[in-house]
Amino acid sequence: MADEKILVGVIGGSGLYHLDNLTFVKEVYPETPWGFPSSPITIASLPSGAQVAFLARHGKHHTYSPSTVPSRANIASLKSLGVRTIIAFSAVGSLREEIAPGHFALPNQIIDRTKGIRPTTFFDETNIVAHTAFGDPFTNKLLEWLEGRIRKALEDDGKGVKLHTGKCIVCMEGPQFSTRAESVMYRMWGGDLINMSVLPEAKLAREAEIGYALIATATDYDSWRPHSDSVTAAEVFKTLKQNADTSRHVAAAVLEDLVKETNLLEAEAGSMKFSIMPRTAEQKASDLKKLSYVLPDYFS
Ligand SMILES: CSC[C@H]1O[C@H](OP(=O)(O)O)[C@H](O)[C@@H]1O
Ligand SMILES: Nc1ncnc2[nH]cnc12
Repeated sequence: MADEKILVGVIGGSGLYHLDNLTFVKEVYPETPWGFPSSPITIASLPSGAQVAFLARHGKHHTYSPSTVPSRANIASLKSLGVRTIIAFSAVGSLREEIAPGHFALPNQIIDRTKGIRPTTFFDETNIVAHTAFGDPFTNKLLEWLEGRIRKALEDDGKGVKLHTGKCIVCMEGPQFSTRAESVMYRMWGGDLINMSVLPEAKLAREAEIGYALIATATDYDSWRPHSDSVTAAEVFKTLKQNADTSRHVAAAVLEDLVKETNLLEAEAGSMKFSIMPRTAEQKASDLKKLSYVLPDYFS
């Protein structure tokens, strides 16, 4: 069907550039008011026939660094397809001994260590102001729902991959990895995991009223362990392929149930209602048109 709504989106991170265990339907490449997404979006169908959208965060050939990922276009393009909930995958460093490379985690908090060089809001360059609630940066209902499903999927996979929940992820700017001093400091701050990608993605999903959860896949111990080498890209690459295979298995296992959870998919609907400051007479038709792309219920 040409304009069937796709309710669930999957964002793949480093190492996860396709979901080829699902059936390919077509590719779409929507131009948004914030430009084109990182790559064409693959529409794939599940065994039930329901369709999902897959987007490679860094592009299919990994051509966008974490600081240059066009996150606004990525989130806006998924919203334009009808996406109400995003499951995002990310390769992360572990800041805790018990989270070993190869383990998976569902973080519920974020510490922002990006450097203010990434556009973080759809409201920039408009004269409309919004202050979005972000105390709980992931969709808690979705995290609760995912926990049992992912545990079961990992068990069925039989590789002994462990799932950690309730963790705090530090999002650093990169592209260089942290120093040993920074890595130790993040542990003192309460960080459990570290990546370069969860922001502004999670903020923009919230602004677009899209549910969002991150499935963090650990690749390394970052640089806090005194008697181990500090993290290198080569270390990360060692676990990337196995983590990507497990991620595809987990995605296929949870998506079939998720597409049927109509209430859960709407968990963030209406969340921006009280975030937008009362309008002035200065609102411009061009701003309204731009914002209607991601928030059609408030701007038209
Ligand atoms: C390849 S190591 C650093 C790189 O990997 C992670 O990417 P993603 O979150 O998209 O899986 C991390 O955030 C960095 O961008
Ligand atoms: N140690 C690390 N720091 C930041 N991002 C990462 N992605 C994977 N490992 C990482």
